[in-house]
Amino acid sequence: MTQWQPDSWRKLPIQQQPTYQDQTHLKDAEQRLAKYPPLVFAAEARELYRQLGDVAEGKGFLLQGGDCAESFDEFNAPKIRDTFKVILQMAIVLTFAGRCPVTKVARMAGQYAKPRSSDLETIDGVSLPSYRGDIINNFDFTDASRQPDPQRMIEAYHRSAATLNLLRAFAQGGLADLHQVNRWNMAFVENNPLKDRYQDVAQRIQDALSFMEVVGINSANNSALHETSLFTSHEALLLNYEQALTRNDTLTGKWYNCSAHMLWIGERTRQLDHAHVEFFRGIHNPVGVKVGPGMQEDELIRLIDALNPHNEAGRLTLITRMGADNLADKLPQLLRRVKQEGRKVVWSSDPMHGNTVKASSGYKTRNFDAILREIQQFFQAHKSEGTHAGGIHLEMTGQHVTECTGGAYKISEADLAECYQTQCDPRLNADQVLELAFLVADHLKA
Ligand SMILES: O=C[C@H](O)[C@H](O)COP(=O)(O)O
Ligand SMILES: C=C(OP(=O)(O)O)C(=O)O
Repeated sequence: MTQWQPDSWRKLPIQQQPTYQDQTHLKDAEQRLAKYPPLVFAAEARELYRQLGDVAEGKGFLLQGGDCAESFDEFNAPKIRDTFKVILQMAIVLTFAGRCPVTKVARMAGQYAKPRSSDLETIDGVSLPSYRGDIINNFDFTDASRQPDPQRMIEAYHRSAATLNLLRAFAQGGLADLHQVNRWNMAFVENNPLKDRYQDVAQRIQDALSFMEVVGINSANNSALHETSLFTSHEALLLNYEQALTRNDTLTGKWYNCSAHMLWIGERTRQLDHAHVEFFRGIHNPVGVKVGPGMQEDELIRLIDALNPHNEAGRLTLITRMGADNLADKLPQLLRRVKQEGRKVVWSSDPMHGNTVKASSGYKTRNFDAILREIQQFFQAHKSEGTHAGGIHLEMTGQHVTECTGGAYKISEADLAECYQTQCDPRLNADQVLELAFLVADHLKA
């Protein structure tokens, strides 16, 4: 194996990258980014590593979620706030039910690059380069918009910085107060058609908080009740950007990708001898890798060893995205083998990417029941194999969009057009995602 450098990935084959026409402009953008301040501090990434180490050992749960693709146009405070709120609402339910700490990781402040099934998109006989996320090109279906533009990396950096700034302010500045968070949950339950099913948990959380108040533990004297920590993550797909944000930590002398606390490799770019695995093996952040239904046991062990050669708990999260119809058939053998080989990983379930279908109207969608079924099977497989179902990874938003069908409000295929806003894949809306949290809570309790 050659010596790792932040740019050693450049010598290897790479998938899912844009072709920039203007190489001078690209170099210039990379050089500018490399001089900008890091977005996160390496010590924060180490704290997440530590927390994920606990999750790998069965002493915690990982909740990871946010937009499929963040959007430059939809970049505003209410949107950031609403996603922040639902992540916290979910976390309080899961913490209470599972009686274990929940580590919260947002798909935010950098989730701007998308792998695509096809290089071209064709509409009415016209073919243009596919939209690959706002860090690369523009969603509008015109030739000019779809050309990759390196300046977008600079814009993504600034938007990520502003998003992160607001998330930190919310987390430390009072919006994370547990009393407030559960009041939001009570309101959600009150208005939900399945109220009776969820009321009990929300009421019991309320009672626990009231009891603490009576015995003198309150937001004024206990920071745990009114502050939280929320980490950031994204798919590190565009390596030109990721390399520019990779810095040598002065405290430890190790390399960290300071574009986010946690980064993951997608299902389409996890080839062992390709650029993404090479880049990831040298950074010291906690990292994830998507695991689809085609993953073979031996291949998985080799991938684990490439990404986590010292077998450290917390370094590697395997994010399975099998599809509800495949999971029971594919996952148990992987769990068994990884356990047999003594590899320390966090197992997390992405129930979104294996369950995408096209509605007759042409919209890409996912059905709530299929999503729930994949999560249920994920828990079941771990129970049977004696391993820890360590987390969930969701494409979701705090907005009231209509992109996934089903849920208590019974969104139908005909409803999709009402508020379909995603730039790429369909997300669970605020109600659906909370409903899912209450249902997952039942499994955690068990
Ligand atoms: O989010 C994941 C991928 O980018 C997405 O599923 C690809 O979608 P496509 O099949 O429409 O390209
Ligand atoms: C592209 C994604 O997923 P996958 O790599 O699993 O398809 C994603 O999570 O945005």
